[in-house]
Amino acid sequence: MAWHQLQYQSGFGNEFATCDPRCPDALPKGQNNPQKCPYGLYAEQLSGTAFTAPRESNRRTWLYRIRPSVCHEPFAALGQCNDTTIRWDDEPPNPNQTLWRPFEIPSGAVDFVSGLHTVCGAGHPRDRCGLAIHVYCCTVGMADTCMYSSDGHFLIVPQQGELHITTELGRLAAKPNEICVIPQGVKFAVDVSGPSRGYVLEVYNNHFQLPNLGPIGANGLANPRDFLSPCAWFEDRDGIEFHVISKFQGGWFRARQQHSPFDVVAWHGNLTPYKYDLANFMVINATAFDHADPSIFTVLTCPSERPGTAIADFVIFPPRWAVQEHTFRPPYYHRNCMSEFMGLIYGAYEAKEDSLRPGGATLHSMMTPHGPDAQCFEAASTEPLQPKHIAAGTQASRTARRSANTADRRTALTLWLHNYTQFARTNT
Ligand SMILES: O=C(O)Cc1cc(O)ccc1O
Ligand SMILES: [Fe+2]
Repeated sequence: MAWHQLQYQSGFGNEFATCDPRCPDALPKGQNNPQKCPYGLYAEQLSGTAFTAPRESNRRTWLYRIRPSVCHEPFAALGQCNDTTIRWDDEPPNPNQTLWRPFEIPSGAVDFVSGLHTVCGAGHPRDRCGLAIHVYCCTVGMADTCMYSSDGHFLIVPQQGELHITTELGRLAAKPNEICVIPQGVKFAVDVSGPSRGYVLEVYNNHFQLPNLGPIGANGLANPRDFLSPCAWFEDRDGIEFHVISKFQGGWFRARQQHSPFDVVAWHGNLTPYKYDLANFMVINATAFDHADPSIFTVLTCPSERPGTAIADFVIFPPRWAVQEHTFRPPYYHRNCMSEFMGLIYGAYEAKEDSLRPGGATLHSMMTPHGPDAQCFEAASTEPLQPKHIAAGTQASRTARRSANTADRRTALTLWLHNYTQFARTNT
């Protein structure tokens, strides 16, 4: 089936059950480990939480596959196969505001793994605590190669180019303005059809969750049914040389095997990759006065043990109307105990119209003062306060010159708030 016709299963964290229609009834009935599985498949559990994690947070999936995952040659270190790191102490701390110009997409053949490049991060996968922010810049697909991260969950934000992602649990297409999450351990291969770029947030502690809604009520922000998981899909390819790449404690390792790992014919469970279209975000915001904190735009959060304090929040600045009266509407000047990393998908960001570019990034580390640039401050302090549509590319002073297009549901900006002392690579 063509990538644009893929079918998905809807719902965040649901218990799904799916079977490739080419092998009906491949999913065992009434039990997980029959003495003999249908079609002679192998049963394999993928655990995403401790066996004993509370029921409401327990995540696992049962895979029914042509060959068990253990059939591979030993892993060997790959050396420096890309520009990722977890050695945060290699650069001296820098409390300054940091801005990266758009990360350059190479002209030669570079795939998703070799095009990964760490921008900042903190903590260590060994402690199961911390995060890393990477950028990917790639031009070609991963031919007969897949990867998985033993370290954390990958939240992938395409900025340029649609990604065709084959996973053990099926296939997902993710274009700019969509995001996808690949859980720790799930093997995946990324195919692209041209120069492609985006951001990756890798979290070591915990699964991503939907934020609690409190007084907002039972609906709003990112609605659970808009999260889409793949349907089972397999290929039966044997006698080939396939490479499985593992990111393990920040290092990269490779094992050969003679078959495709995308041989899962059926699966059931609640540990799955998923995607989400940011255009579906139901925006809640201030409608009388004052500027609401940007946490109101949280799509997903990775909670820490401390109530209300995330390891990382994934936040967007969605298209919306600004209607507040007697209010300075752009972001206020502030200092924050959380660090703020931003990527720009489309258009411009009102607080930094002339410096932050799509495919670039900013980092405002904990307690580093920041806020709107002088031009934004001047305009927003004096402009008549009409209702104004804020969309990617129609912001701030540009609004007057462009007509507001409310049908444009592209999200300009992503913000990752994280509760860490972090390191930023300014030499990249
Ligand atoms: O710094 C930024 O641009 C992000 C941000 C936006 C906002 O509306 C309020 C606080 C904040 O940190
Ligand atoms: Fe900020």
